[in-house]
Amino acid sequence: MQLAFTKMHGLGNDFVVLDCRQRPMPLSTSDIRTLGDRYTGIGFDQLLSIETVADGDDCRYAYGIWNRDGQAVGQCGNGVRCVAAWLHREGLLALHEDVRLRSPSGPVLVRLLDPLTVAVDMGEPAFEPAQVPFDAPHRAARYPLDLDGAPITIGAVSMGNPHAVVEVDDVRATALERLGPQITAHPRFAEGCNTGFAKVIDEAHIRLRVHERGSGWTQACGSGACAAMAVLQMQGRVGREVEVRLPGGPLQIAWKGPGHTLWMTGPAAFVFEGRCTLPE
Ligand SMILES: N[C@@H](CCC[C@H](N)C(=O)O)C(=O)O
Repeated sequence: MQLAFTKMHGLGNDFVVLDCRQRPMPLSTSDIRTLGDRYTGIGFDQLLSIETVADGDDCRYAYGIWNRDGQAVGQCGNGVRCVAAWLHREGLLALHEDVRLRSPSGPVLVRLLDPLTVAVDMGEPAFEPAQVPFDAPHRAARYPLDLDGAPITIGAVSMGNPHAVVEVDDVRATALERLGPQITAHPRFAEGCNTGFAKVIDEAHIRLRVHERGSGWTQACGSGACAAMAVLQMQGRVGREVEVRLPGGPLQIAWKGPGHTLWMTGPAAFVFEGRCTLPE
């Protein structure tokens, strides 16, 4: 099978983008794993498909998201900025136009500030444990989580995908290398989660590292940045406008609190156009 693709990234969170407007996404779970391998494939954190929507849909296009391990997921903050930049390059989305795109977890609104800078309305963070999903008797700002007998404190939220947020003193601490995968696969998160380790610098700045479900440690996680800001704001630790500093660079996140949607602004980048052949 011949496959044309665009390699893109958002702050180093990298993607293979497939134009699936004329045909359904052609790759199986095993194809995605093969292509996602950084040594023997193309290499990516997530695969993104750009798709048409049904007549009457109020979204202009739809996109699909798969982690490197082949699992289909609900949201990707860095990915949606790349989808918007790709649509603009194809002449399908104008600058400064508010356009809805259908993500697997529902519509998001995008606005290109310039060809490679995108503001996204990521919707309202969902804190009810059942929405995450996270096993807890009732909603709380902080939950104790048992890790092999050593309790830690987390926040839990859905941004269309599940997130745990842990406040730490040092996002580079070596202990996190072990904790990240353990929390991501913790049985209280029925679908796994993306685990963000956040250092509050001051009320307008956070440092963040994310261990992503299905992709491991990434240079940046857009939905993770939104999740960290939302959880820390609910805990009274940050204000309404926060710069989230990830290993790959900063994202601007704005949220007026419950009852409001959350906005993320950041860059998208094109890397190269490619073509590959997959064994039949
Ligand atoms: N890198 C993404 C998140 C991708 C999906 C995530 N790994 C999941 O399993 O939910 C982002 O920028 O948000």
